[in-house]
Amino acid sequence: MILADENNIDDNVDIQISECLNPNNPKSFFLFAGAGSGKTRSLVKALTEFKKNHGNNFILNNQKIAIITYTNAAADEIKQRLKFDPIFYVSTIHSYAWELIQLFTSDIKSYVKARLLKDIEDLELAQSKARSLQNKSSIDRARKIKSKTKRLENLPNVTRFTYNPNGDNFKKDSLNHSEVIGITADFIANESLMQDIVAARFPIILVDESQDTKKELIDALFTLQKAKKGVFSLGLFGDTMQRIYADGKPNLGESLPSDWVFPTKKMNHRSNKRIIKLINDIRQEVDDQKQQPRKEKPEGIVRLFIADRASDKIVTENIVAKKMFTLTTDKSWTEPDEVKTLILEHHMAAIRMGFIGLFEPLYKVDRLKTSLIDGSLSTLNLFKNTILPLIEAHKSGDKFSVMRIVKANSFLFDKNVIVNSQDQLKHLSEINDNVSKLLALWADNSDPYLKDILQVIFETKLFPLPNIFKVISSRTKKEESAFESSEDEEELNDDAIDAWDVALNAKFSEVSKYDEYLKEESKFATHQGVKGLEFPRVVVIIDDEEARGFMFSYDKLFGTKGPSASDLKNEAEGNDTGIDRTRRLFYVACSRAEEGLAVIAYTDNPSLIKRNAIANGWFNETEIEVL
Ligand SMILES: Nc1ncnc2c1ncn2[C@@H]1O[C@H](COP(=O)(O)OP(=O)(O)OP(=O)(O)O)[C@@H](O)[C@H]1O
Repeated sequence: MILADENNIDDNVDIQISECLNPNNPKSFFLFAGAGSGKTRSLVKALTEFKKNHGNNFILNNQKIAIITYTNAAADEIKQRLKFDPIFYVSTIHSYAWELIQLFTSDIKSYVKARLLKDIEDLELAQSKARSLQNKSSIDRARKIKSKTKRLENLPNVTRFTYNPNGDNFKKDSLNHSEVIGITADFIANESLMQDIVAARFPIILVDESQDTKKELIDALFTLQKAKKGVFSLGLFGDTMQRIYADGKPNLGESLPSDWVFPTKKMNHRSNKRIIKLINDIRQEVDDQKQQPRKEKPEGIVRLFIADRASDKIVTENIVAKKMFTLTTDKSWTEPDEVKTLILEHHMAAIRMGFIGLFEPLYKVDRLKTSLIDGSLSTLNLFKNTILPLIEAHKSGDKFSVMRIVKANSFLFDKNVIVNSQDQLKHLSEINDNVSKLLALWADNSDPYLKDILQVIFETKLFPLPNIFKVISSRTKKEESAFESSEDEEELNDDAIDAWDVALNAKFSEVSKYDEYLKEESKFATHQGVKGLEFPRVVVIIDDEEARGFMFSYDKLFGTKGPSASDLKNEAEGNDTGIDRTRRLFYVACSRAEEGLAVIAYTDNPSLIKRNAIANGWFNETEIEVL
């Protein structure tokens, strides 16, 4: 029989938090606890309790509790768990920051103006010292000076700033992400009026994943808390061991005032016993937090598979799935939808899922990255949001939907175009011919190239083309000048044209695979992207070479590569090193597993990885297999 209290030793934490959230005697708190300890659950529980006790007063006073999450997905999850109650304002940090500042146009203007003047001054100083004005950095600098000056000149014309927290902000009157965070932090930290407004509207602010929340904003919230102690409470949830982004505040929680409450948790409710032992062992170099499993949890399984760097990844990963099935007798290990495979970088999923031809060239362009990853890249929308559903409808023989999609997206169906056409019947029959021409590209199960699809659309004018595609399709001077006068900065970027020139050589099937990846229907996710989530079966892929990143190095963590000079310098100065960062990322990735975990390490030195994994105490010999 399971003793109820063995699993519930942390329940007092929920009571402590509820006591802090008392509007008559607000206290601030810092709940830092390991993976799977139920922080999110405690957050929801405390808020539900709050609603019961103080909800009506909050409604009467038009006040809300702000809950800041790291991702939109986490915000949606918490909103749902709080039953969409309007006294809770649940959002990401960017949306919340924008909510606070968006009406302060003239203050934002002054801030942006001061920043632009300073940036231009710095750039001009650097330019005056440049040895040549013809090298790449000088040319880039000149371009930056020009664009910042243009923005400065345009500032007086801005009547209201715009900002999209979930995308790229290219318009003349837009603010970018770091500006919105910087402005909000500055206003909260330095403007007493802003402090009054925030504390009156949101007497409680709770921050989930606070170890990764932008440090300037966390610092501003600390200032606010100090200034408004008697009427405001700040609650931080998080885990220092799960800090994986560079902009989080290091050593968060150290030297906080003594009137803060510091609840702690010992349990891990998520994972089976062996997985908890592994994450405790990974953690032990950093702090002495050791979690304990729930009593009823089975042992579970962890395995380290070591494969040669040059081996075929897809074949290797299939072999591992079969081996895990044999070891556990759990058939789900061989079913793609039942296993979450964690890769380091999105392109590793693109390779495995077969959309690298489309993805890679676009991902190389810095300013396209965010929108490519979140699916909002406007140029790609033509293929993803119009052609993809069109072809899916066509393939399933749904003629009605085909015409509906064409009607909804084509200018040719515009009322004025039809009314103004000399012969309306002829016009409609031409549209039909054009649609047939497009669909013919998929005849006999063909998989056309994106550039061929584009060409048909360009010739038939079936769908409006983003300027960048007009340029590529026509390549005439006339079109290029139309393009140059475009206001859309994404499209003003030459790099983007070059990238699309390459990406258009991909086949259309890549668009549907990319779409599948975006919809999270895929079995892949990144080590970073799964923060806060959990899955029964997890495969963690480790391959620095394929990841091509510089922030993390599993080779260093596993000791097959020595620390760099800057690692040694950082270590000597007590700063974060690449190894520290990677250890934390490894902790996040491994701690997502509930029942079983397979780590696959691709390496040039299998025996050294094996030796070090045993020496670290992470895996024992019987849990490691060199493939
Ligand atoms: N007191 C509890 N009793 C039973 N199950 C719990 C309890 N607390 C949490 N859980 C379960 O444990 C899992 C992990 O909880 P939760 O996601 O809240 O942890 P977390 O601390 O936010 O994790 P992480 O830091 O890894 O994101 C969830 O499935 C949750 O339902």
